[in-house]
Amino acid sequence: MLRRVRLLRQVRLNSNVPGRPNESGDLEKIPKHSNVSSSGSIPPIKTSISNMLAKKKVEYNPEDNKEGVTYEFHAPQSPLEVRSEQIRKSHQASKWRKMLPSLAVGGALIWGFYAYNYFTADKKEAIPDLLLPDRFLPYLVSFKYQVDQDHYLIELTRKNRGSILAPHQQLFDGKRIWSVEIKQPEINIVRNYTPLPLYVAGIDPDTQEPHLRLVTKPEEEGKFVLLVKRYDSGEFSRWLTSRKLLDEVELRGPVVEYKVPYHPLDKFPARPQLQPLLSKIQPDPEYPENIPKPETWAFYAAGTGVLPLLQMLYSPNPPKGFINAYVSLRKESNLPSQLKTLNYFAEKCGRAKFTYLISDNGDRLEAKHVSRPQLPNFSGLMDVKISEEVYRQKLLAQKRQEVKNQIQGARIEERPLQEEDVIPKLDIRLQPQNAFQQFSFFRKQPPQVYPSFAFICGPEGFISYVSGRPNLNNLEQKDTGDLSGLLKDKGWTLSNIKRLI
Ligand SMILES: Cc1cc2nc3c(=O)[nH]c(=O)nc-3n(C[C@H](O)[C@H](O)[C@H](O)COP(=O)(O)OP(=O)(O)OC[C@H]3O[C@@H](n4cnc5c(N)ncnc54)[C@H](O)[C@@H]3O)c2cc1C
Repeated sequence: MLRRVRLLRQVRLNSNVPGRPNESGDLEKIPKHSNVSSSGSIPPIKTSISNMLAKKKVEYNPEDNKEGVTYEFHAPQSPLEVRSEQIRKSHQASKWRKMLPSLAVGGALIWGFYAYNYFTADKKEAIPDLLLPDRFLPYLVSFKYQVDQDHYLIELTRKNRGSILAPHQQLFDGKRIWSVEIKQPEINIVRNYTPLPLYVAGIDPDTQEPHLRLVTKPEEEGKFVLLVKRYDSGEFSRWLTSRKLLDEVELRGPVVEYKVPYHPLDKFPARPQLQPLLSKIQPDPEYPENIPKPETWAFYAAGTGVLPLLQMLYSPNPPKGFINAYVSLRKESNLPSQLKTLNYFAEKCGRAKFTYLISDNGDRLEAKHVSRPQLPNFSGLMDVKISEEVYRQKLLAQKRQEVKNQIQGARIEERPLQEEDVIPKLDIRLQPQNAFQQFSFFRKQPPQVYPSFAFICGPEGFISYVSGRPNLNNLEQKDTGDLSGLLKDKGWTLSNIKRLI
């Protein structure tokens, strides 16, 4: 129908039939200056122009498509949709570019935080070492206990120990005697103190006395205990003993005072460390008989001078030999009872013998306490050879005795039954469960040998009385002071003593 009307109009336009201008709305839009002839007839309009004129000049909007016209292809988008699509695409494309400012701000903040920490943090706290010989490191007073009138137990803990602890660091080793230097920052002086491999595991609620435990595991390192004597006229000891809980002190070390010389037994398993319970101390390993025996030492100490000996005895890898210790104290109370208990354990395992000489009771170290020296069991390779030869001779003698017994066997069988024949023999597989059993039932007696080396440690007056005045006034810091006193009288020489000052 619509097509027919259009065709008709087209026919009329193409023929020169004058049409009525008001009949069609389109024709009304012909401009006034159009070429209208004076006769009033309208000149014919080209088809293309009339088509253009006939076209509705309204923008197409799919929303207006109420008739539900469908398209073979997607319907064209509305301008609004086109714009929002453009915006969406531009958003997608610049996602990372959009995040860039936030990332830059975040990065700058993190950098700022680390830079601030780096420049403001105490560099010493970042050092992962427990001790350094050439640099003071911070420690905290983690416990303080007054033992008697002028003695204090002070536990020191490496600052930030939890975060810096390196498990491979082992400060304590019975093969050396060492001390730490503590700094008094106000007057800039240092003093040496002898750390003990102990830490405070708890506190008695009634007496406030600490329960001391031995440092036996790597994770317990970074803590140790000092026993400090306070001198009324001593600037440093007064300062140190007046430190409060969590006060910071600066330490340097370890300062090695003495290193135990090599012994062939060093190649064999270490002697087990002491334990807080006697029954827990492991028995000594069995050392081969053809190796020179470990050394026996004498230790003459006064006051806190006993601490180097205790450090060695309580450490892992304690000396394998036997130590005869003479400890001069002003009062019984000068040495905390828990240290005496550990010393008792060492005695019960056959590692040491302690003789306490209390001056308030009238005791004093005398010539009768000092034995004469003997040659060391090991002083060089020749000793190993001699020891092997001695062992060979011993085995030979045992064999000879066995053969002799076999020859005389008949006569032995005839003898009446003895008591030891009736008592059943111990199962040879029966091994001691701890060092105490090993020493009490298998060895019984400490070695009845003279010491081959002597240590002297204490105040100057004491050292002079026992062994003469030390002299370290030389480049090598070698003690060249003449030997005198009790040791000289018993035949000791400078080569087999060590004065710890
Ligand atoms: C290697 C080493 C390890 C040491 N370990 C310890 C330790 O573990 N515990 C400890 O308390 N001390 C220890 N000392 C001693 C310590 O270093 C100080 O010398 C002591 O604390 C006194 O220092 P001060 O500044 O308080 O006294 P100072 O001002 O040096 O002396 C004050 C007065 O005390 C007297 N005096 C100083 N030292 C002694 C002494 N040892 N015996 C007797 N009288 C003395 C002096 O003659 C003086 O009259 C050790 C010393 C050395 C060298």
